[in-house]
Amino acid sequence: MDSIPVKAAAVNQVESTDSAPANQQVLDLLQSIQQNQQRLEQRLGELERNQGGASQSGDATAHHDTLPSTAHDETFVGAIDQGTTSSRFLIFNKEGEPVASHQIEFKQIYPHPGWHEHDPEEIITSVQLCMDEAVKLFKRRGYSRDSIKAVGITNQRETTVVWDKNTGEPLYNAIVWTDTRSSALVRELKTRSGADKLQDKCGLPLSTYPSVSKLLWMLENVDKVKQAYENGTLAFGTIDAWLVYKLNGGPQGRDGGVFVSEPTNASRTMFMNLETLDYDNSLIDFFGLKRDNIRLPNIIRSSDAEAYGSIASGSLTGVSITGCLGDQSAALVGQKGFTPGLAKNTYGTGCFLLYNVGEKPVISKHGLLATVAFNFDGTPIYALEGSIAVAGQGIKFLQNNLGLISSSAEINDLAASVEDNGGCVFVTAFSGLFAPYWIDDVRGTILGITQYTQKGHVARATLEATCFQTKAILNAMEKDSGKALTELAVDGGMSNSDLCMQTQSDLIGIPVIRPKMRETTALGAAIAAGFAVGVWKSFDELKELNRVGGTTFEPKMPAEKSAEMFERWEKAVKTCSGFV
Ligand SMILES: Nc1ncnc2c1ncn2[C@@H]1O[C@H](COP(=O)(O)OP(=O)(O)O)[C@@H](O)[C@H]1O
Ligand SMILES: O=P(O)(O)OC[C@H](O)CO
Repeated sequence: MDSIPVKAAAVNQVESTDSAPANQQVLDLLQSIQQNQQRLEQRLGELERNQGGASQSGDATAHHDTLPSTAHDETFVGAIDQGTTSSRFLIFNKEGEPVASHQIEFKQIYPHPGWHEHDPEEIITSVQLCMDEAVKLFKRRGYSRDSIKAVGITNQRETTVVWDKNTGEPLYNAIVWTDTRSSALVRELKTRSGADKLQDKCGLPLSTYPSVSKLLWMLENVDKVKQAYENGTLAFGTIDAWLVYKLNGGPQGRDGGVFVSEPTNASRTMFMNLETLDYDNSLIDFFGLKRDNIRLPNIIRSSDAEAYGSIASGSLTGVSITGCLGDQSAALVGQKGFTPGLAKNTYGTGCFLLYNVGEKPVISKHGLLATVAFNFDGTPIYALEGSIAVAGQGIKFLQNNLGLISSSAEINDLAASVEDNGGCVFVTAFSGLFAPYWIDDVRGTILGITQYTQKGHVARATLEATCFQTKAILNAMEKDSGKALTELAVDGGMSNSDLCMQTQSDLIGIPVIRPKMRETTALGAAIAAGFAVGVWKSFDELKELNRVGGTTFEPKMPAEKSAEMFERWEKAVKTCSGFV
């Protein structure tokens, strides 16, 4: 794909030659290069359309530019997708096709076992670079930057950033949602009076996962943060709030800085009341925080033409940010899960199943979370959520820590090199186990290893771990909702593995449906932004987006066999619980 910029550079070089006899040769050469380039672009467009659009393979820093299938005078919406392992920017046309994009993986910081951080400044620079590079490609396709009507944001949730409200300077690295350093603190919080009532108000159980315990840890352990809290200069936000603030120019932004969040992100802090969609003083009091000492972003709608401000620098200067959704809610929107009973499962760094429950939150009795799906027009829609901490992260572990594969895409073939897991079960509990188990005293454990065990068995067990947890979540969801799902829509980097998706279908016994264009999270952000500026006006209009060309995986394994495998998994979970 990089051949196009290289060719363009070559054209420029040839054009600068000025000797007369060489001119005809130069023109011929130029013409032939241009013809080649057109052929290449056409082929590239075909290839990417066959693969289902931009960024299907996941891993590397890359740009993707698909030939547009539509006229050059239409409107477009940009989407920032700030995930756990990479940042991306995609530009969508009205048909929901990405016509240009750029993706950058950024640094994962693991200072101690169980700690996981991101550099907040690197998050911003990676996003800005993605926007600039994608816009360059967009323009090279002959489009005008002015046809990008708005930008939406979607982001990893819970990851916590603190900064000085006057200078905009981060006061510590962002603590990532997977981080477990606050586990002792969480154990203490669980003993406080009222701990058992928290979930009814905010939808989340006490664990290291939501933002609050990360903030409390910083207040106890980082002098700069303590100081800012005492001085009343401490700004706290999830990644959405940090991005909006910085993209608007930080403290130089409108009214001294645009400082907003929206319910799908704010609900992941444990400070937001699910019914009022506002901060709840009883929650803030429970955590022993003084409301006046901490600046929290205003919670606004997920789609809003004004309140998110506009981009202050770079190639999209002046373009309004008009929509924002946490990545899992964005994927539900991108999969068009607008009505109660629809669900999706996104296999990214972690894996998250969201099930639309309509206009009233459902507080789970079986280990699931209640969360906000979206709030576009003042009527919030809620979801039941099953969160799995480790999905693609397990694949990255095999690649980066064990060197069993050299890219994530290789896991599929390695796992397919063996017939089954050979007796191995990998409880990928790097951050404890999330839904529906919520066990924090367990860590990653491979059980059942013998002399027979090969790399392929470990690869297979890694994929199966996410599929087993999805099965456990579906069981819980059925108990909470009283309904069984009849099919499961999937997306995210790990859903690229056919073997993984087939295994998933086998284990849950229903069809698994993977769309052709798998950048559904970014599409959801574009939809939120597009609604605010009238690019799309109703859910009905979105029906046809990304509808054809997907893959359906039907269950093939006998039910007794899959039940037996799941039983072994549950036994493995019990066996390694209590280890820490
Ligand atoms: N072809 C593939 N097969 C299996 N897993 C993949 C593949 N490509 C990417 N992944 C996994 O998907 C994850 C990234 O997915 P993505 O949806 O981009 O997540 P995030 O938003 O968390 O960064 C990585 O952890 C990676 O290991
Ligand atoms: O990076 P992802 O796509 O696994 O998503 C992270 C989640 O938002 C964490 O809750």
